[in-house]
Amino acid sequence: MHMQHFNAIIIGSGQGGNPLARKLAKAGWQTALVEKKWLGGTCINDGCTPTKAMIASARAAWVAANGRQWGLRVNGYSVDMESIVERKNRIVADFRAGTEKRLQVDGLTLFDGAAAFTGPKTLHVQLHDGGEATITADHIVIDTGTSPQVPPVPGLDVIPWFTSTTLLDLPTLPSHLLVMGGSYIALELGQMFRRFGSEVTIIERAPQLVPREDEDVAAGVQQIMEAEGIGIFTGTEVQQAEQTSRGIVLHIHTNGQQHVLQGSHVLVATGRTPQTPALQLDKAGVQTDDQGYITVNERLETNVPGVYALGDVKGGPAFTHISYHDHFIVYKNLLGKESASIRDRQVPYCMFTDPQLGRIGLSEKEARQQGLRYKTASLPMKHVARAIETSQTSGFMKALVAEGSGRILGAAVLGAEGGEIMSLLQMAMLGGITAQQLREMIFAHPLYAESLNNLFLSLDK
Ligand SMILES: Cc1cc2nc3c(=O)[nH]c(=O)nc-3n(C[C@H](O)[C@H](O)[C@H](O)COP(=O)(O)OP(=O)(O)OC[C@H]3O[C@@H](n4cnc5c(N)ncnc54)[C@H](O)[C@@H]3O)c2cc1C
Ligand SMILES: NC(=O)c1ccc[n+]([C@@H]2O[C@H](COP(=O)([O-])OP(=O)(O)OC[C@H]3O[C@@H](n4cnc5c(N)ncnc54)[C@H](O)[C@@H]3O)[C@@H](O)[C@H]2O)c1
Repeated sequence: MHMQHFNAIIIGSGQGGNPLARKLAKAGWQTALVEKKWLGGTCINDGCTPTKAMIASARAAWVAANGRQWGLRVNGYSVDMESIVERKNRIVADFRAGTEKRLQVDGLTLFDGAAAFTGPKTLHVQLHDGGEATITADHIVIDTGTSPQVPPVPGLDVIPWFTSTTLLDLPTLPSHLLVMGGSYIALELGQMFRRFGSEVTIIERAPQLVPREDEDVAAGVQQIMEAEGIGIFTGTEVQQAEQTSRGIVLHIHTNGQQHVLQGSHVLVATGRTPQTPALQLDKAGVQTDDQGYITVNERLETNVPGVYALGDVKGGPAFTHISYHDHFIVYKNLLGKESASIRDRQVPYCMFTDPQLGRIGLSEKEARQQGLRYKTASLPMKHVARAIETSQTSGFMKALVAEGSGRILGAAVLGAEGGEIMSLLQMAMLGGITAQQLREMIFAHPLYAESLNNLFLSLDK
């Protein structure tokens, strides 16, 4: 077998791997990028892009169904799943084609296949065309992401179930979708199918939805979901799954009691697992934690010199923008001009339910754990002029403000454009703009942004 040597190999065409491969090649490095499935990785193919595209269709359906609150009578509408899926596929295909184009750079060789280590700096690639390749490099960057994790529930192996990947291609609407899990994927997709017209029941094992968030945030999310007719069980264990002549049955244990839920489809949204087993990391001596995530330091170096990991596969916050930011760190460290680290970087995120949940910095839970002295500014969305004018008054925003300095420590914005409002607070945090400054800052009226005046005025109460 022919052996090829590169300056760098990137395994996985993820959100960090792609820009890194392109930049290294442009900097004159002989670079290889190995992808086993689709260029563009999870975000473009079965993550952010397709879900956000379909959520937009669900929002349109919801507006049609609820037109009365804006004084409209909509004379019937129907949800055409085939067209919705087709629209989503078109958008994904465009994004993927864009990625393919950006990866056509001199010095960058694409390998269409799955990579596995055979030594510290050597990989075997099983190519999709049936061929094989052995490639070596001075530097190897692992960006292999995660895949859906399926919990060991008895009976789950005999019923058909869906993941966030397979559910997005359903040509028909489930009559009753049972969702295992109550975090980002469960809530975004659960609400989406509810708006398309399915019955939806969400079953979360933890005592609250979005278990990482503060209780008031989780309660707000739950209220919004229930108002749309979504059934929610928290603190609930699925004990057994069964296929019956009338559909799928889940036996659950909740509040000390046994219940039976019946539905037509099951979505497993109970978290994701790193795609490391197939990499044969032991052949390279690369260490992982007990869940299989690759262990890295704050420069994203593994324990093996010259081997790096970025994106979801290294554990921690699993978001596209984090993987993308990781590539700056590795690039700067590889080119040796600057020492870059992920220490103290901001980790914003946004859950794309409607309304959104935008989050940055500390939650109250975390601030208390750290023993910080802070005040909480809060404002219900029903007191925001723009929200009232547009009939989008559910949710609330809150920000944690350090006593003394007035610096913002964190924020949660559960409301229309919650992600955008959160980003304003994120900028304020980065720039050291204080609560005192924000309550007098001039924002154009009537933007959601102007509500930041009132948010921080609430500290005086
Ligand atoms: C349904 C869903 C919705 C999401 N929505 C959002 C959102 O709105 N906002 C957000 O920020 N994040 C969202 N995410 C998370 C986001 O998609 C991920 O954080 C992001 O894609 C991680 O990128 P990555 O670089 O870690 O790798 P990935 O994008 O996961 O790419 C890894 C690539 O490596 C390839 N690979 C794996 N093993 C091998 C191997 N042995 N050889 C060769 N190739 C291999 C895989 O095929 C894959 O293409 C969502 C995720 C899901 C599942
Ligand atoms: N808008 C976004 O940024 C966005 C959207 C979707 C996904 N994502 C990313 O994708 C990743 C995966 O999302 P996710 O929602 O699948 O995972 P998650 O890890 O965030 O949540 C999994 C949920 O399932 C629950 N759970 C675990 N086992 C269970 C069981 N047996 N029965 C019932 N509930 C169980 C957990 O308590 C948890 O609430 C996230 O880490 C997130 O970063 C991001």
